[in-house]
Amino acid sequence: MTDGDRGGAPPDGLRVPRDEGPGDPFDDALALANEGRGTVAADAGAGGGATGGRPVPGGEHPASGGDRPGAGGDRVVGRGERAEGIPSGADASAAAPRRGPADLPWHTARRIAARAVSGPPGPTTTALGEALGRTLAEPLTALTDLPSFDTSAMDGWAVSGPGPWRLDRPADDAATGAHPGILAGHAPTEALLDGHAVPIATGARVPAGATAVLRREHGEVRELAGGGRRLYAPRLAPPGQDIRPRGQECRRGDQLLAAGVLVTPAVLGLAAAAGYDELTAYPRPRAEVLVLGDELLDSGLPQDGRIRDALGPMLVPWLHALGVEAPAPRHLADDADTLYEALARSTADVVITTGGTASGPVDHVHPTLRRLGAEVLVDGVAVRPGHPMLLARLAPRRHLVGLPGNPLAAVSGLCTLAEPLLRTLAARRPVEPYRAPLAAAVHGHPQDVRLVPVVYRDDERHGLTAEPLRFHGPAMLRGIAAADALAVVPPGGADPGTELELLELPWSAGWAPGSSAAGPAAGAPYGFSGGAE
Ligand SMILES: Nc1nc2c(c(=O)[nH]1)N[C@H]1C(S)=C(S)[C@@H](COP(=O)(O)OP(=O)(O)OC[C@H]3O[C@@H](n4cnc5c(N)ncnc54)[C@H](O)[C@@H]3O)O[C@H]1N2
Ligand code: MOO
Repeated sequence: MTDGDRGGAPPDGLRVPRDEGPGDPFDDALALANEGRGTVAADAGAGGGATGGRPVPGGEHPASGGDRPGAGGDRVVGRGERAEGIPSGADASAAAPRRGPADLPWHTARRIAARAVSGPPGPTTTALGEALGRTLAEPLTALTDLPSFDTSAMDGWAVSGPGPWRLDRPADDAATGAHPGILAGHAPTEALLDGHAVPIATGARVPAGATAVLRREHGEVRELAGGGRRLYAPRLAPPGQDIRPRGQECRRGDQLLAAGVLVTPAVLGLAAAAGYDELTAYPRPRAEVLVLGDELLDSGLPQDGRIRDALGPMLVPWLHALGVEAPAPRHLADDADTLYEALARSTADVVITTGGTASGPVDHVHPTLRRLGAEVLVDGVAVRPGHPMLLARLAPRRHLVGLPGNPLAAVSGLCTLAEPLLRTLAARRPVEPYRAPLAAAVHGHPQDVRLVPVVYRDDERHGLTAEPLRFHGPAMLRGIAAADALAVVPPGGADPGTELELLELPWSAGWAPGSSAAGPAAGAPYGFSGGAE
């Protein structure tokens, strides 16, 4: 199935229940996405666009069956969009405010985002250091035995047979006058004779004939009257003691890690140890952040009704933490043509816009998507904050995630739509939902999921719990900045002790930082130097 296939409109007349059944296929989810509020572009244009196929302020939405042309593959547009030809902003007063019940269920929206692309682009082979944060496209197979030779695990003496031992001096030490013995990195030495010992360092090759390594602190060297030295041990040195035999960890050709594993710092270390100079992995997705809003300042204190841009400084490093390449954010004026140009020219896999998703006079995202002929996959999600978030396909493998301007609403959109899409693009496995009981009650929205910042607490009486934080309003970042995770609070709220799904934040979850290749300096927004909130 191609990406284009996946994005087509649902078969005509398909109706799916709102709750999530097991195995709910993508098409069903997409049908749900468009049920009752999507209409095709041509239809919207002909019908005036103001109300066709989208919810109206009173809460009802027009019946979806009658006004929808039947052919599958029609481009679906979301509610609140204007028909082609109507200037952006011209019908702002008639634009429908966002309403909860028509929004997609939160889990469904995440699934649509995850499946908006069929998979990652083809893998590439890069130098080891460039692979951090990428996903292995091939199994990591040992290119050598590990260890690749019998290795001393301790500083001391390699001994042969039961003691006491006559102490040898390795041939290559003779010239130096020092007696360090066999050091790590040395070429093989001559075989050790039965009843002999030779000094050896941790990591050095154990000579042929050695039966054990005796730790330095366990042996005593005595000078013999007739010259020479003898090594005594108060205890036995059983065969194999403190020798790491060749191939103990793996044999050449053993599979060390499966394809699909995230390249973490530890994976880089293992790959290097196993002989790799390069790794074949899926490329990092490339994102571009467009910050919309004439009211935004990129430095200094808020003044004259203008406020600091909180999203540019937050989103780019957040994307880096998700293993995504993203240059410094671009700040665009509230102008429809500017946004159109930026979207039309962008070559990023995912363009992330902030602001302009609602129905205000300068909210240009929806009209611009229509102008571009984009296919809207998600247009509003039943989640608070952030419900006006959207996902659109600009081209078969290029998408736009529209984040609402309120900063915590933007975080919600990032976690709900951008993260699953980027995860698929990066070939990262979905994370198993993590759950913990709530330490305190959380109020719920009547219909929508709420995402509430929480910190983990661990005490003897309650074990690990998630404690909800204050300052979780849509415009506030004070809670999320202190949080370990976002709790997924079901409609109606949750009592203390209720186990809730938790979305871990990329710096507290298993995401590897992905910024090294992108260059943190390049992504440093505006030379950002401190928090304004
Ligand atoms: N008539 C209605 N109005 C609004 C509705 C609605 O249902 N009906 N929904 C509200 C909700 S919920 C949200 S969220 C916002 C979404 O608005 P936009 O995505 O269009 O964003 P803006 O209007 O541009 O900005 C909203 C708010 O956020 C501030 N903002 C924007 N960008 C930034 C930034 N980079 N850093 C900090 N703050 C930012 C902006 O100044 C506004 O205060 O719509 C509601 N309206
Ligand atoms: O999405 Mo809005 O208020 O829920 O921030």
